[in-house]
Amino acid sequence: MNLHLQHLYELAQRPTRRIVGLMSGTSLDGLDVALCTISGSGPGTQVTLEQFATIPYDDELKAHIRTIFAKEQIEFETLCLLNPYIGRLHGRLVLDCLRRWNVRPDEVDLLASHGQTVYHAPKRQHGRAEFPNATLQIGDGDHVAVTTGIITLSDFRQKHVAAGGEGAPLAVYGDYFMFSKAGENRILLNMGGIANFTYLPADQDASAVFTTDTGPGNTLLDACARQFLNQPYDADGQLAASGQIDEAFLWALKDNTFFDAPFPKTTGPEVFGDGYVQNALTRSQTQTISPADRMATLVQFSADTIAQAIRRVLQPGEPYTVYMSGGGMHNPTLTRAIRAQLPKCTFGRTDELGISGDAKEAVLFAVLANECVMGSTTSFGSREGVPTVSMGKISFPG
Ligand SMILES: Nc1ncnc2c1ncn2[C@@H]1O[C@H](COP(=O)(O)OP(=O)(O)OP(=O)(O)O)[C@@H](O)[C@H]1O
Ligand SMILES: CC(=O)N[C@H]1[C@@H]2OC[C@@H](O2)[C@@H](O)[C@@H]1O[C@H](C)C(=O)O
Repeated sequence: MNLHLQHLYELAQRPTRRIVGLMSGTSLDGLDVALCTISGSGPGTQVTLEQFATIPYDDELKAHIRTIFAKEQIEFETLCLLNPYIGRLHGRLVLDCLRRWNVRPDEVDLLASHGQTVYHAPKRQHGRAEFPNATLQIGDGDHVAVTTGIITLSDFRQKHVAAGGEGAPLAVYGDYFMFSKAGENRILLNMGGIANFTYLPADQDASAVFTTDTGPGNTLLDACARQFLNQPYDADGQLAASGQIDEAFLWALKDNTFFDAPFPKTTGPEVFGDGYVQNALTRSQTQTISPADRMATLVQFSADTIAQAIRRVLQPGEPYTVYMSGGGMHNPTLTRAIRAQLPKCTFGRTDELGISGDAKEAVLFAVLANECVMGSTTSFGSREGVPTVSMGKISFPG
């Protein structure tokens, strides 16, 4: 028997596994690396986050990825070259982290690698009847496995698409297993480049839980910060806090059918990118507003669309707690605007539930890898968008 197969077989019988989860999201800020110890599986999953680091991408790499990121037309060669390049880079960054944490690669059982999303095209968006939902992540798992010597699971989103989903959001699975609690209605709000929330009802009914994207989180704010501040983001929302909301611009930003579409749904910077903002500025004739007013309005746009989406699941008289995660939770102008619109909700961060809000998405992929190996069988019902499938492709290092 292939020794790696035997190792996987033995792993599935152990009470705990040590899994490194990797996530590089739509903000292109860097690679999140989460070293987790996971016991059990399915609703019995227990995760201890041993270590976490975000390794920032350098400007050159960001610029390279941006030449193909979320663009309809690209240089095909760049895509082809970046696929192994990112896989190897992620592998090397994992080795650097492990060295820093005094952990040998042979002390890690599995790597769970999300890769870099370069294009996301659900049917609602591409509108071409003959084509399915589609999404593409690069940074091939074989390169991660060979670079690190660790069995790697990767490309988690394709199985979701194959089973009828949009390839995202996958957070529903990890959130349900890690954070669902009997007797408490929980909303897990992640604010990365794109924002999403997971609905976890107090009765823990797996066939009712879902995660949905709500629209932009930080992506438009970061683009505005790059343009006017020459910074990767508007630190602590300071520029936004100094501006005024322009109602005409805000109205034009919100004028998109995505926001009324049923849950769960997904989107990306392919829709909510520079062109989207330019178009809204033109239609509202607000091209000359100040950078501060532009940023203030973009923050309000993210906050309004997040809060409006969450309001759709709130039942009158029921208490809800919103646990925030993702980089947007560090932007007080954004979080203030969201809280103001959900006055009946209690707010916290996933840190209170034992998982740092910065690490949550990387931990998610470690949990999905654990599920794949353990083969657990929780049914999420027969709804579109939350298929009951195991995800991840297995790459052996040799
Ligand atoms: N102190 C801060 N003030 C304002 N914004 C911040 C701060 N810290 C982080 N952010 C925001 O968080 C972003 C990074 O968020 P995160 O790492 O969650 O994104 P991501 O994982 O790429 O996104 P996605 O969930 O879409 O995949 C930054 O680009 C910035 O917009
Ligand atoms: C296609 C893709 O990479 N989508 C990401 C992105 O970042 C946030 C949001 O858009 C979410 O749908 C998803 O990631 C999280 C981890 C998810 O699948 O749950």
